[in-house]
Amino acid sequence: MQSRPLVGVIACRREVEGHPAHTVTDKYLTVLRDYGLAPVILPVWEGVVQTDLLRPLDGLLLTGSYSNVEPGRYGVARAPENTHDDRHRDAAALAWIPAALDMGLALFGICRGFQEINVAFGGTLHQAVQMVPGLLDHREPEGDREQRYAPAHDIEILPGGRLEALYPQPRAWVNSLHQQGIASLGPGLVAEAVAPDGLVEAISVRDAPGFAMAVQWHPEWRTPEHPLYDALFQAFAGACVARRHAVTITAAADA
Ligand SMILES: N[C@@H](CCC(=O)NCCCC(=O)O)C(=O)O
Repeated sequence: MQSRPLVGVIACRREVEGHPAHTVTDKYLTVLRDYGLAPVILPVWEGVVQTDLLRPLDGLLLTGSYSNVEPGRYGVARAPENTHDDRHRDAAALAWIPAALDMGLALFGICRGFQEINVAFGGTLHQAVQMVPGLLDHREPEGDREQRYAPAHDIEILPGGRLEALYPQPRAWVNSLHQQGIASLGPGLVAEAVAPDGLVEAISVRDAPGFAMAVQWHPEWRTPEHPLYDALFQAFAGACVARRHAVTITAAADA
């Protein structure tokens, strides 16, 4: 019987009860379980980035986080609004993204993960979108979790792209919990959706043969209740299953 595909989930470095810890919030793990995948938390160390951790995996999920990619990673000075780094996560994410693509893993970026993929491809970020003339305030709203993760703005799904292929509708409503956003799109990435102010909200990797997408919103939140969120996780899970099957077939042939 084929085992559930393994999906690596990048950790964030936080202090827990006075000790450095590697953490992932439950919703990223629960959604993978609910879509038939087996989540594996990947530790992050700035000085010891282990790409061999990816070898057993079928997919890689880059989660959201309240920390930001350090601005030096994309060649700009720090903005005063940018106060929360995670250099361990930066080092791991920016090494794992090309490695995962080279290995043919399914790659899914969410919020900070979306921004990491853009930076990994040479793109840059707005550090405080709300301070950019003409752009909206995309920051997390006040309230309880239901209010903070509620749909906040619509997106235009760009025609002819991979997102439209997954979800053939011209628009959708998404939540919005981010201060940073794409300023310049990395070469090799394709814009898949934009917010009403033109901010890119979804991207794909142009030359990736499989699932390699990222979104600025949080589709892990109440996924089955939102057809667009569900379509993304159905496609990601399907890509992970396909890779697991291919690896199993290859192993049997080589035996
Ligand atoms: N720090 C970045 C990304 C914001 C982000 O990921 N927010 C969600 C954090 C909590 C969660 O994982 O749901 C930015 O501010 O743009």
